[in-house]
Formats: sequence, structure tokens, C-alpha cells
Amino acid sequence: MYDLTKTIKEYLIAEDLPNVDISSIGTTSFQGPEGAFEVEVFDATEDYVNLLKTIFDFKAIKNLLARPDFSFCYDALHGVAGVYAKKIFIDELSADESSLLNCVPKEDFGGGHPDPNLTYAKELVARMGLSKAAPVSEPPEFGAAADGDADRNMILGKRFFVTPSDSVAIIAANAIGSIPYFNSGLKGVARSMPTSAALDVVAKNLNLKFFEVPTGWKFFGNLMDAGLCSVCGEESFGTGSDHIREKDGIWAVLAWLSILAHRNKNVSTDSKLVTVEDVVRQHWATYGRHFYTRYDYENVDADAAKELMAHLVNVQSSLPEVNKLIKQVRPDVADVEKADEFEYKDPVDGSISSHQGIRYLFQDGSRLVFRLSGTGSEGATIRLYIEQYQSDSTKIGTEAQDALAPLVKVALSLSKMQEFTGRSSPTVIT
Ligand SMILES: O=P(O)(O)OC[C@H]1O[C@H](O)[C@H](O)[C@@H](O)[C@@H]1O
Repeated sequence: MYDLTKTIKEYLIAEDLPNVDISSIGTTSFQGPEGAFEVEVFDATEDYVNLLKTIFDFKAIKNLLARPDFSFCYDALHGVAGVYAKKIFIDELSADESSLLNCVPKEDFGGGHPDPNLTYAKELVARMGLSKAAPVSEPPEFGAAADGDADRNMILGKRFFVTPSDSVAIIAANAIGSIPYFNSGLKGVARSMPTSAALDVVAKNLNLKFFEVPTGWKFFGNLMDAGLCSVCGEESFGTGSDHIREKDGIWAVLAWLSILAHRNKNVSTDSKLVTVEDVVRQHWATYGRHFYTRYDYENVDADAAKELMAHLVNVQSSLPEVNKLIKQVRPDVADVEKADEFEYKDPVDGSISSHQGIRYLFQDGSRLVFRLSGTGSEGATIRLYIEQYQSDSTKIGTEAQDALAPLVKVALSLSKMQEFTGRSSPTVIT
């Protein structure tokens, strides 16, 4: 399609055509100055549902949704996903209408910010029992949200948040067996550099091809076009597969429902349902847990952000100095064994992408990553990604905030965040 766009030489605008009612499906024929032509209004949800039916076992998901001990909630945040959600979850999978939140698309997203995370998907977060300010007695077993154009997703269990980094790792680990499309195996898996290394551990254990790419979906696209990758994901709530080579928020939700359906296939309704939280905790017990958080500093003065990044690169030149500094702040944090600026050589077209984020890699597998966002709209957005790996099964239940506190302190001190930006706290924490 892209190649065809490069061959367009001219386009014509037919100004005096009669109006076509785009709210009704059908074909309208016209006689134009260049001859006869037709305008066809079609239902895009139909094609999409037909594609999804070739990927997932709809009957198995329908059985899960019908269980009396299973409940479900989907929040489209007034984005385009609402139309698809009605068709898929209500018409096809017979979920109750009350399962849908904010599923009428609105030009202004109902005044909200259609970003599927714990900060902006407030209503869903409260309904799932994750809001301290608005406790609920019996939240649904499964919750999910989409962004405005439905390509990203957030997965929640009852009073439980699944990090996007864990989500892609868990989908990859469970794909074969749960999702018919993957029954013949996975070609490979990929994550963006700042995404946690949870997927790496799965790839290693299942002996899968693995790729770590810079932030930006095009890098996954190249891998998928070349038949090297089946499942990929990012910390920024994007998850996808080679069924369309794009992020696909509804696909991710169906992938999770498929995993739950598979895990509960032989669990009678008298026994305890295998929940989202069970699936995640079992995953951590098998593969270890990657505690993870992202701090965003939005609308920072662009020069100050550049100076902070230059400072971090400068500091990297002496690892003994870095480690001395770290020990002064938190003696309990492991040593940094490697520090660099991430560079990627695309295995398909050989292109090189440099300066893709500053990394501090610790001996125990922890990581600190600093990047300037490519999508922020005002000033600069500094993203700080903090990750710690824990393979000791007696320690994987620690609260993420507690587990990450030492690394957070190190990151803020190493980067001189407050000194450069004047900010004592981030704008958003995910
Ligand atoms: O972190 P940023 O540079 O703001 O990018 C955030 C996201 O933007 C777009 O959606 C890209 O397709 C993603 O690959 C990226 O993760």
C-alpha cells in the first residue's frame, strides 16, 4: 500500500456530487465528469470480526464470559473501540451490555483523556477496585481499556494491574495452546528497549527468536514483514502480532480472555476460577518478576532536558565513578556493569538507529533507562524507566513501589533530575 502511495500523480475533487448518507450501508452510483463511479459504505467492524475469528476460539471465550463466577468490564474511553466492543463482546460473545463503559465514541472523548493507564482510565480503575478513594465491594474479574484509536490497551484483574511489559511476556508464554493462530508456533518475539526484560526470559526459556528494538512501531513492522516476529509489545501499552503487523488493543484483550478461557477449561464452576492475578503470579513464580515503573516529566524546558541527557552520557564515561556515586546514595544497590546509549542495527534492512536512550545496566539485571519522548507536544518530555529483576520466589510478592524505591533514589540522584528540571516529582507515574 505504501509503495502504491508513492505512485500517485494527481487526485481530483468532485465538488458537486450529491451527499452520500454515510450512516447507511450500501452502494450509491454517480455519473461524474470522468464517467460512472460508486461510493460504497461498508461496516469495517465486520471485516475485523471475521479476521479475529480466524485467530481466536470465540466459542471458548464465550464459554468463559458465560461462567457465573466470571465478570468483565471494557472501557473504550469514548474512543473508536466502543463500536468494535459492542459488536465483539455483546453481539458475538454475549457479554452483558453493562460490561461496557464509555463505549459511545465522542469527538471530545467525553472531556476525558483517552489514554489507557491507571491515571486516565479513572472510571475503570475505580470499578476494578484499584482506587483507594472509591472502594468497591465486588469488582469484575477482568477489566480492560483502549486508547482513542483502539490500538493500545490496559489489562486489569480484580484489584490488580498487569504492567504492559508483563502482559506481552505472558501472552507470548501462553500463546501456543490458548490462541489457535499460534498453534504452529511463534516465529519470534520482540519488545522495545525500555520495555522490561520479562519477555527476554520467556524467549530464553521457550527458545524463541528475540529482538530488542528502539521505541517506535516501525521497527516491529520490519521484523514482522520479514517473518521474524509473531508477538511484540511496548511499555507504552501497545501490544500486537503479525495478524496485522500493528498494535491492536482489542486483539490484546481477546488474547488475555483466550488465556483465561484455556486456564479455566477444566475448572468447574464449583472450583475456584483461575484469575488474571493467578495467571500473573504463576508467571512470576516460573520466570521471576520484573518490578517496573515509568516516570514522565512533561513539558520540561527543552534545553534543560538536553543538558540532563548530556550529563547522563558524560557520567557514563567512568563506571567506577558511577558506582561510587550510587553507593553514596544507596549502598544496597548492585553495581552498574555497563552503561551506554542504545543503538540498533535493523536485521532486515541494515539501517542503524543511534541515540535511542541512555541505559544503565546493573549486575543483578536491574536497569535504568532515560529517553526523550518523540511524541510529547510541548517542551520536552523526559521518560525515566526503572526496572528490577527478582527471581527469588519468596520476594516476588513485594509491593512494586517498595522494591523499586532504592533504584528510584539512585536514578534521581545520578541524573540530577531536580537540579536540571526544577521538578521535585514526575508529572505522571505509570
Ligand atoms: O515514548 P514516546 O517517544 O513518546 O513514544 C510513545 C509511543 O508513540 C507511538 O505510539 C509509537 O508508535 C510507539 O512505538 C511509542 O511507544
